Amino acid sequence: MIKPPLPANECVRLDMLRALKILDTTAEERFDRVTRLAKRLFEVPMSLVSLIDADRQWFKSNIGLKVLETSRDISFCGHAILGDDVFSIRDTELDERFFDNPLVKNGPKIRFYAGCPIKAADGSKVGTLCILDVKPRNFTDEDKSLLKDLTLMVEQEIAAVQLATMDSLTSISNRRGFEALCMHALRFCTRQKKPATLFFFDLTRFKEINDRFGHAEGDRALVSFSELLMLCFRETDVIGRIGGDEFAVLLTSSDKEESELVLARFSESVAKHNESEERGYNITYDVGIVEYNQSLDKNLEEFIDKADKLMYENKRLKKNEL
Ligand SMILES: Nc1nc2c(ncn2[C@@H]2O[C@H](COP(=O)(O)OP(=O)(O)OP(=O)(O)O)[C@@H](O)[C@H]2O)c(=O)[nH]1
Repeated sequence: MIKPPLPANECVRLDMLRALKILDTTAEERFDRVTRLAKRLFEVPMSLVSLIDADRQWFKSNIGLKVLETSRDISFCGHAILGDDVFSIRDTELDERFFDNPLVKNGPKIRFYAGCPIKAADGSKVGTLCILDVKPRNFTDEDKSLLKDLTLMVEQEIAAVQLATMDSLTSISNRRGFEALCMHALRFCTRQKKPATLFFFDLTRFKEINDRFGHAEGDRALVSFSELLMLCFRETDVIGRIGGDEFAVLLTSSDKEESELVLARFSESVAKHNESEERGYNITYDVGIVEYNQSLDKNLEEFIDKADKLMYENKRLKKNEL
């Protein structure tokens, strides 16, 4: 068996895949529709939307295969993302890269594979739409074109979600994306009986930055703030731009005490940023912190609103002190 080598742009590719925030999400009809279609059109028992993560391939849509993921080392799709065209193996038993692959030797005993790379907006190949069979088969040029067309449908679905849930200025989730990810994360915390804490940030006197230094500089401050959030919080925390100069972070598996330590670290990073940048103004913020209470916080909007109100109260107290 030959393990798939890493593509030259592996780091960028992984960043892009993670930015899509699609890994480990629930199955969705819009992707299952495409795999169902592929299965029917090609008359194969298995079809997948497979995403190639650092060490595994994870199936966003899975028709006919019993597992949710496999290691990347034994994946066919890891090979398929190396090229631009459809990658197909007529008979795996006759191919030196795959004849002794556990997916060939043991269940599901794959004999035929065809996978078309799925490209994200920047061209990174994040995974494949693939079809599999338990008997060898020929894959014609016409078949290739059809698989490419179906892959385009998957790419369009991925792009549509990104547009609808991503803030175009900062490239982090917008309110809609944030809420969708929060629901997912809170369900996980409830199931695992883990705490979760919400931070609601609002930049202080942000309007002044716009007024004194121009809108472009205001934009730059918003981007810097989002970058600082991304840097200080964990990859598993949910980060979003909720409105103009409002940001929110949901910390999963952290109670209020731990969260305050994270906030102290964040505050240091912002102070360092202000010192090093010397842009004629400082980025400052007010924040409201609320711990999730699964019996009280039934409604996500109200939970976010609670943190917003607390932030506003802190802002008011600070203003009164001045
Ligand atoms: N540059 C820029 N400004 C924006 C954007 N979206 C909203 N704003 C501005 O952000 C400002 C938000 O101001 P507020 O939060 O109301 O007030 P503030 O000046 O931050 O004052 P306090 O919140 O009371 O500390 C408004 O002037 C908006 O015009 C954006 O995408 N880019």
